[in-house]
Amino acid sequence: MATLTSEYKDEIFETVFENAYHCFVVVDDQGLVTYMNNSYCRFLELDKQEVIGKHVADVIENTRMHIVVQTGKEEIADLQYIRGNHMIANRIPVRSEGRIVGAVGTVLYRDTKEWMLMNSHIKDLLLEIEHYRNQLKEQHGITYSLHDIAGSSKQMSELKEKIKKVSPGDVSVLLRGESGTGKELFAHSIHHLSERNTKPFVKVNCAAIPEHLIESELFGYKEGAFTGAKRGGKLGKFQLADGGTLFLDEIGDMPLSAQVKILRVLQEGEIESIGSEAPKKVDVRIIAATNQPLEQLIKKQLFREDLFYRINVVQVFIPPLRERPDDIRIITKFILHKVRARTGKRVMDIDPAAMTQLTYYSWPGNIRELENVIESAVHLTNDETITVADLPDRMHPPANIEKRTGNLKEILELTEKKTIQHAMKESKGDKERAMQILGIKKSSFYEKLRKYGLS
Ligand SMILES: Nc1ncnc2c1ncn2[C@@H]1O[C@H](COP(=O)(O)OP(=O)(O)OP(=O)(O)O)[C@@H](O)[C@H]1O
Repeated sequence: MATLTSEYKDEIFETVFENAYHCFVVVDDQGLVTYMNNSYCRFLELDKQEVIGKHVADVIENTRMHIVVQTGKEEIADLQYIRGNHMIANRIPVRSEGRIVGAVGTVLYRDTKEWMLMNSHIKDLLLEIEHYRNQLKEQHGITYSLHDIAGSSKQMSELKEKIKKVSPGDVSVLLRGESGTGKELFAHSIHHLSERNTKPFVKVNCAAIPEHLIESELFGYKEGAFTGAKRGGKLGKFQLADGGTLFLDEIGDMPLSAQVKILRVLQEGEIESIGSEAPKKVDVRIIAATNQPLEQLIKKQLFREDLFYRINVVQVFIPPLRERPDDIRIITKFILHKVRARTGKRVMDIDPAAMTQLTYYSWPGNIRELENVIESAVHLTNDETITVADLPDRMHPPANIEKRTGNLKEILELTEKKTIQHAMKESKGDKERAMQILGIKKSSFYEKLRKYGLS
C-alpha cells in the first residue's frame, strides 16, 4: 500500500524544506554546498544556482558546517551571527556506512520580521549589559572578567571552576604560568567574582618599579617627607587598594629589600607612609603572579621563603597554550572577533590549513603571541579568510613534526628553539623586537635563550 510519504514524496519535501520558515543547507564531505532551500537563499539574498558547489564558508558568514563535517560532532543551538543578526543554528553530520558524507544545517527563525524584532530586543539588552559591565570595570580598575577568558579544554574548564571556588573570601592566590598565558586576566576575574568587586583593583608591576622608588610607590609619603616630595603627599598602592585587591604582578622579580617590606605589611596589616608618625591599618586582598620558578629562587636566596608561604595560600597554575591545543581554535575565533570589532576589517574566518598550522605551532609567547599573529594576519590578508600565506614564516611546521621524530617533549622543545631562532632572524638579531614578535617578557625570553644555548 502506498503511504502518504511515498506517494507525495516530492510535495512533502517541497513543503518541509523548500518553503519552510526555517533555513536549510546541506553540504558534502568537502564542505561544498549541495542544497540550500528558498528561505535561506532569500534571507542571504543569493541566487540558488549561484551557491551550489561553492564552499559553505564562502556563502554563509561564521558557518561551522565544514568543521562539523570534519569533527563529526553535532552542534545544537549555537548562536551564529549572520547579516547583522544573531541566529540559532543546528549542524548535524550525515553518516552513511559509518563514514561522514556531509552535514545538514538549519538556522532557526520563524518569521524574519518576528525574529528581527526579538533580535533587536536581544541586541539592546546585550548592549545594555555590555555598558554596565564596562562601567563597573572602569570604576574599579578591572578590564576583564571570567567572561573574557576563552577556552573550553578540560584544563581550562577545571581552571575556571577553581577560580570560581577561590574567588569569594580573602585567601591570597598565587597565579603561576608562562608569560602571556593570561595570569592578569585571571587576577581580574578573581577580583570580579569576589565580595570586593565594588572596591578598587590595583596592579603593581613589581619588575618595573626602580628599587629606590618601591617604598613610596607602595606605601606613599606625607607632604614634606623629603626634598622633591609632592604637595599634599602621595598615596601608595596599598592605600589605593584599601578594601579591594592588590595585584602583585611579576612578584618573582621584586628586589629582596622590597620583599621584606611587603611581608611586614602582610603580617601586620598596617602600613607606614614615608614621613608619617603613625602606622595605618589597611585591608587588602593579595593576588600575586609570576612566571619565575620561585622555589629555585628561594634556594638561591633571591626570594624570601616566609613571603612565599604568605602569598602561596592557594596556587593556580595556568598551562601553556601548547599543552591545551583544544583551546587554540576557540581562542583564535575569539581574538578574530575582537580584532574585527576594533579594526572594522571584514575578516570573517580562518581556513582549515591555516588553523592546522596554528594548532601545530608551539606558542612560546602563548596567547599574547596568538593575538599578535591574528592581528597581523587580519592586516595582511586581502580576503575575508585568513590563509597560511597570511601567517608569519616562523609558523611553518618544522620537519620534526611532520616526521614525528622524538617524544612530544622533544618535539615541543625543538619547535620552541626553532621558533625563537626564526624570531631572531626576523628581527635581524634585535632582541627587543624578537621579544615583541614572540609576545614574551624579558625574563622568560632570556631564560629560553639560556635553555637552548642561543644567548
Ligand atoms: N583565555 C584567554 N582568552 C582570551 N584572551 C586571553 C586569554 N588568555 C590571555 N588572553 C590575552 O592574552 C594577553 C596576555 O594575557 P595576560 O597579560 O593576562 O598574560 P600574563 O600571563 O599576565 O603575561 P605576563 O606574565 O607576560 O605578564 C592579553 O591581551 C589577554 O587579554
